Amino acid sequence: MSGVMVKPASAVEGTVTVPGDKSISHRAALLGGMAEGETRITNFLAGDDCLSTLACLAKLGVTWERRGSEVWLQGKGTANWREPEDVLDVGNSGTTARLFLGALAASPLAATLTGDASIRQRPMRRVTDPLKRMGAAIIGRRNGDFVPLTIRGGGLKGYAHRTEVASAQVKSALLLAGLGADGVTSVEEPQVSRDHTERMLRAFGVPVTMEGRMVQVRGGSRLRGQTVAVPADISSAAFFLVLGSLAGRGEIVLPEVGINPTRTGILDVLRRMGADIEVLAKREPAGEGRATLRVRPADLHGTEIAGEIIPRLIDEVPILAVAASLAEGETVIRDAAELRVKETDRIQTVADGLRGLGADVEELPDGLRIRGKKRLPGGRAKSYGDHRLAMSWAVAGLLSQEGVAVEGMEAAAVSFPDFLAVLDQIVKR
Ligand SMILES: O=C(O)C1=C[C@@H](OP(=O)(O)O)[C@@H](O)[C@H](O)C1
Ligand SMILES: C=C(OP(=O)(O)O)C(=O)O
Repeated sequence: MSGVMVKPASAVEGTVTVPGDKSISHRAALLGGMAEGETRITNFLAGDDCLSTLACLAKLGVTWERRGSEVWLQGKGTANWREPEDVLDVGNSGTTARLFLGALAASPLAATLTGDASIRQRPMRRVTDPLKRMGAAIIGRRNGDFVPLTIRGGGLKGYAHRTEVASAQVKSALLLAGLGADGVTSVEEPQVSRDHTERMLRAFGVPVTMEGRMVQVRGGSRLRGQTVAVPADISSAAFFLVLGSLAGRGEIVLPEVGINPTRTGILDVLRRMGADIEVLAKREPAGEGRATLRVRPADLHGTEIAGEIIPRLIDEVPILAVAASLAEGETVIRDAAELRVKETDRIQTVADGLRGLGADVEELPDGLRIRGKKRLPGGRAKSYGDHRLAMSWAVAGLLSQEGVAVEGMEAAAVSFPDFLAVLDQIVKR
């Protein structure tokens, strides 16, 4: 396999409109499909994962239309979902798998979910065990831990859940199930995870109580169709924040990026490492805040990343590891064992990939220890089908001495279909 050769950049310059937020796009489509009335979504992420969510809705009888990044859904309420005639294919998307399990738990239909080779190895008992406690019938391999999984919901009872991991997918699934349960359902997490579901449920007319690490809904609330304007994805912007910091020359401007505080750990850490990132034109329309980010070159130094901040930057660890490999001194990332159950085992794949490019990286049980260098020689790196790795290796190539041949670059389509074309517009060689 030859891969896509990403050659070193001498400067970067320009404005980059990164696509819509993946988490918010999934939720807008799913809540729109659960609601009564029309939902209109603007700046919907037309990446593979969110398209899987739309395809699953179609199999449940929800009608929708998409033109580019605009989506219209004609919701008739979950009570009118149709029993799917075929398996629901979630593709590569953990968010689709877990959120649909929650939504389906509240409905008396039988449905079977499956997905690609990666998703068939990702843990689902974190969702299926608590859903069973509420009364859902679920069967699948290893006691319901892996898809393919079959669920028949309905007749649920509210439950006070305490989760072992801070996971917005688990929290969201249990809240969506709670909407169709008898009584009150609450979820308490060890640390606060992204709160897009809570914010969007409120926008769709559902009362949600949020108190610290605890969220609560009452069964029986109906969702009313809404207009949702999706901000640009800070997880996609992250690649350009690191590139703009380390490319040495030029500045990158990223308009309308979502700055929900449960997602901005990347800004806190990069700034702590010495990055020059400005947050401009901040505005907070109902729901989700957004701002223009401007990044200029800076000398980065190592830092420690652990504890409460981890859920606020969990998907940015691969690109932060690239930044750390080029920062002065040592960076230690801990409390991030969750990375082992993402699209790939991101502790292992990031460590192996970076070492292959000449970086000094040590794998820890729950993170990474990285000793930075002035420059990485470059070489060859595999995505293993993981979008965040593919894009991290492309950025590493731009910042390397000899370039990086990225095997499996096409995985970027999961969250950022035009990634290479956008890079081409701002990179000077
Ligand atoms: O709820 C979401 O949209 C997501 C939550 C996170 O996963 P976990 O819930 O497993 O932490 C994150 O890694 C994923 O990319 C998207
Ligand atoms: C972990 C991710 O997504 P998901 O869990 O939805 O597959 C991700 O996008 O990095």
